[in-house]
Amino acid sequence: MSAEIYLITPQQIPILKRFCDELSAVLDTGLVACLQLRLKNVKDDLLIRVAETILPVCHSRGVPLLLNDRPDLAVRVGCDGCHVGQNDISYEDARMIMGPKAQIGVTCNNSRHLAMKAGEAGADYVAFGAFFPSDSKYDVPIASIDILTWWAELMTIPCVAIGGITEHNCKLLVRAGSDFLAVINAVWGHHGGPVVGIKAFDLSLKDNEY
Ligand SMILES: Cc1ncc(COP(=O)(O)OP(=O)(O)O)c(N)n1
Ligand SMILES: Cc1nc(C(=O)O)sc1CCOP(=O)(O)O
Ligand SMILES: [Mg+2]
Repeated sequence: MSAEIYLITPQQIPILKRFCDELSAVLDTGLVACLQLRLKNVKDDLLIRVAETILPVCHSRGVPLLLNDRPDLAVRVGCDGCHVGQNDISYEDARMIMGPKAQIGVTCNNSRHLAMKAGEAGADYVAFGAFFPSDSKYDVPIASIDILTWWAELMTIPCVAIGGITEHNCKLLVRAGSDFLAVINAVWGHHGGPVVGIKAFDLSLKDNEY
């Protein structure tokens, strides 16, 4: 069993140049499957500026960039896709805006129904969570790990696990069938810094004691 790391940007990006340097170092490890820019409660012009700045950092390393919540801005910037939740624009409208080639993922929390609906509609991945308490998002329902196994046994569409995932608890989710592990704080808040954080995940995932 294996899983890839789906990295989400930190809650705040106070100094964009410094963040790009950190992001470059993290992506240079080759351990990140894709990056999601998730910047909440900011004006469109700032979100566009940040997305336009980090896009070449990602693309020069072959890492797709997805934009959270806003398929309209994702298209404007040239992102590879977007992620939408249950309180955002619908998957169908996001697909209408981004077109058939975009990578579009949908938050499905702990719901088999939402996941089946998103999968049948054409989502490129479904996201389940939160599996553990998260320091990055508090108002989320807790998901049961067996939803990963149910999905993995039933569907071919990739599933992403999210919520409080660390180097210490990630193997449980991989063993259950998660294809991707979406993380924020375990990398950006790691005591050794984000490069040590991403390498710690890789070490844990490579450890064959599943
Ligand atoms: C990969 C992934 N999974 C879930 C989410 C959460 O999306 P959403 O429920 O829309 O909440 P916000 O992130 O918009 O606060 C996500 N962003 N990425
Ligand atoms: C953005 C997000 N969505 C969640 C969900 O359950 O849908 S949990 C979450 C935060 C994930 O950050 P961390 O890895 O720091 O816990
Ligand atoms: Mg959202």
